[in-house]
Amino acid sequence: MTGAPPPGLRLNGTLRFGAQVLFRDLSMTVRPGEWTCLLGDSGVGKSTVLRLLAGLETGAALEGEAGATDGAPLEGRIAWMAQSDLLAPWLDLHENLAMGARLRGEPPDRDRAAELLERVGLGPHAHKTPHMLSGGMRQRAALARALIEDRPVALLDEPFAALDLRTRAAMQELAFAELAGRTVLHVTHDPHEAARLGHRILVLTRDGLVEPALPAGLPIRDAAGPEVLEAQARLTRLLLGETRA
Ligand SMILES: Nc1ncnc2c1ncn2[C@@H]1O[C@H](COP(=O)(O)OP(=O)(O)OP(=O)(O)O)[C@@H](O)[C@H]1O
Repeated sequence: MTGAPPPGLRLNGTLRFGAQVLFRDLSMTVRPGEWTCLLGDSGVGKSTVLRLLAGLETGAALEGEAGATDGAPLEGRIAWMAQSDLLAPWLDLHENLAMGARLRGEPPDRDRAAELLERVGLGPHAHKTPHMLSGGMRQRAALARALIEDRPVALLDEPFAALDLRTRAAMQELAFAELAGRTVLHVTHDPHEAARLGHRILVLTRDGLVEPALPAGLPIRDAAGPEVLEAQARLTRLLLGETRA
């Protein structure tokens, strides 16, 4: 990453879909250069938060503000990975990774695309189109496409959800290394993943944000270590509504 330090993120306010209030007086900050995991029940509004921060259409009305803490627009500073892979079905993986540069009128970095496809385990599949791949392979291609953008902010919506346990651990390690020093907001349903990756863990509830205690040690933490497994258990109880943060 070159240039200015990554910005933090903030989202303050009340969000409505028509007459329905999705959240009221939410106050959320994401610290610059950290990996923040966002957990919460399905439908509570996690993807909407990411879309608001990315400046994407949500169909909702925000009475408040969403953006970077340095006050500058986030446009052009975000790598975005949606829940669905959003790969272009008519392009092979290599061309899918080149697409961002092409849309900006820049020459694609073919060596970097090849390197990233190799690192996500798709080197031998670089010239296949998405329909020839499994869901987990497409998700890894989407991760490579987010990483090639080389942006100071990454918004990741369940980026590892389709992966088996071993591949998931490896992709967590790859993404954590590639995005080191950047501002990452990562939506996940997996308490183990949050315990492993988070410099900070936030839980979005109908009543606002909860910030549970972190496991000991700095991320990325040992996937099978006691700190992660204990934090996974605590977070699981919290998400089941059995405890408070
Ligand atoms: N355009 C829209 N119009 C009305 N309601 C919407 C719209 N988009 C989303 N919602 C509602 O807003 C709520 C939050 O949706 P969102 O996708 O942000 O949830 P989520 O926490 O990311 O869920 P999941 O974990 O299932 O992905 C849901 O109840 C959804 O039905």
